[in-house]
Amino acid sequence: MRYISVEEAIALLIHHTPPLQETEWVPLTQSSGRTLAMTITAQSAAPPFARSAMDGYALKALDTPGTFRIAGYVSAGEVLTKPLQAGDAVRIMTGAPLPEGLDAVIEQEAVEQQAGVVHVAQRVQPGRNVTLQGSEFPQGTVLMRPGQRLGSLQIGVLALGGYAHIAVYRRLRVLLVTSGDELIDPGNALGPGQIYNVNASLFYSLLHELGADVTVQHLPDTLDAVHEFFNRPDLAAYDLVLTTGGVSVGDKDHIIHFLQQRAQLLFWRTDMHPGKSIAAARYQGTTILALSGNPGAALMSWYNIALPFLVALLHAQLPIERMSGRLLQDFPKKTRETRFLRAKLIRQPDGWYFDTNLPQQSDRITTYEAADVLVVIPHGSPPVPAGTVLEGRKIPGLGSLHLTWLARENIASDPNS
Ligand SMILES: Nc1nc2c(c(=O)[nH]1)N[C@H]1C(S)=C(S)[C@@H](COP(=O)(O)OP(=O)(O)OC[C@H]3O[C@@H](n4cnc5c(N)ncnc54)[C@H](O)[C@@H]3O)O[C@H]1N2
Ligand code: MOO
Repeated sequence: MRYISVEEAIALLIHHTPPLQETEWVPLTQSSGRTLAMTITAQSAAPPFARSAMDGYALKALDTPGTFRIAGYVSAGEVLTKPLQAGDAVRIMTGAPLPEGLDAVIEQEAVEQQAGVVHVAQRVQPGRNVTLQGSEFPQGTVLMRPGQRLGSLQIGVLALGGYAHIAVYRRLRVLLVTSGDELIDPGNALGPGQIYNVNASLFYSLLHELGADVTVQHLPDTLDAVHEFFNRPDLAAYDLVLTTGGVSVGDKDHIIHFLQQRAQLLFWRTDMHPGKSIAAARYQGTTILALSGNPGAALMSWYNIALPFLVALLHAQLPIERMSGRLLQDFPKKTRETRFLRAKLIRQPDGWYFDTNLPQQSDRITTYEAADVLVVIPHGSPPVPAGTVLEGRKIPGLGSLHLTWLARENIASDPNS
């Protein structure tokens, strides 16, 4: 049986989950990590007037070389209104508006000044050391569109555009549920057979980076606990219930049994290894996404399915860069489901190579931190020899890649216009 593809899984999740509608106004400085919900047009040109880029003397380029009378003084924040005559120069500071009628600034190091005059020995080009009005952007320029993630650099651009408050989508509300009798919280001594609960911290942080409000709960591996959990009266208050564990074929995999029997199952298992153990369902007005307990498998499902899906709920798209490269080593196994290998990128004279010499097991997570790219081995492949050209995907947030998301192309509507 062929499991559904990663793309089909994302499409099903998006189809069954309403995207966020509510927006809120936040001060610009508190918008980091949020998602813009309005179109931003520049309220003024940047810069708003022609200004000096140097401390020196403003003059008319055509009059150079020559000796100029220093007829005035202007520093940043002032405007010189006094009329000037031919042969006048104005002492000007960096950032000050260029006085009317003048078209160049000569930096003070390049001239000689004495007793109210300045000697300019060289020919000065018009526009020298002048930053033109609107040279960064003219007034009214569309600077950003809904769906853009706001990081420090975007916040700087919005400040330049004149915005103090902006509309952002409300935070995603996510109920994160880990399951397993063997799990204890880090910070405690491990008892026999116990392991640390990695997924609670890992997925809390991943969701937090998406700007989500996250509530965390842990369930023991009992049927009663799973039923009691799904009987919570407040499930519809969450955009997503994200569970980990109990989604395979073991005797204690109660989560998947519950979803199969009581919920509207959207899919169970996908064409992705590791991470094939994943299910999704609609239940009591919310979407349940059940990831594997194995942290390495759950992370693969995160990058390939959960992250693109959640970003879509924010009216955004994940900028995944697809590239081609060659395998550095033989990959010795046959591949049933589409396989995603964590790899480092290596530049060689004949192009990019994928170094897959990292542990690839479903329980490993340290290798995600080390990886630059996920390499795709198509399903049904025989062993793949070194040198074979494959696709690599640079997924935002993987390894050292910067997490961001962007306005969707052809955005149809701005909720605030
Ligand atoms: N007979 C079969 N057995 C298994 C199959 C299969 O197809 N047939 N698939 C294997 C694959 S692949 C995976 S992945 C796992 C998926 O299992 P579950 O999603 O049901 O997860 P659990 O059984 O609850 O746990 C798996 C593994 O991960 C550890 N774990 C669980 N939660 C956490 C956590 N929060 N933090 C850290 N580690 C966690 C757990 O102790 C187990 O070692 O099934 C295979 N079996
Ligand atoms: O199903 Mo497991 O989730 O492939 O590693």
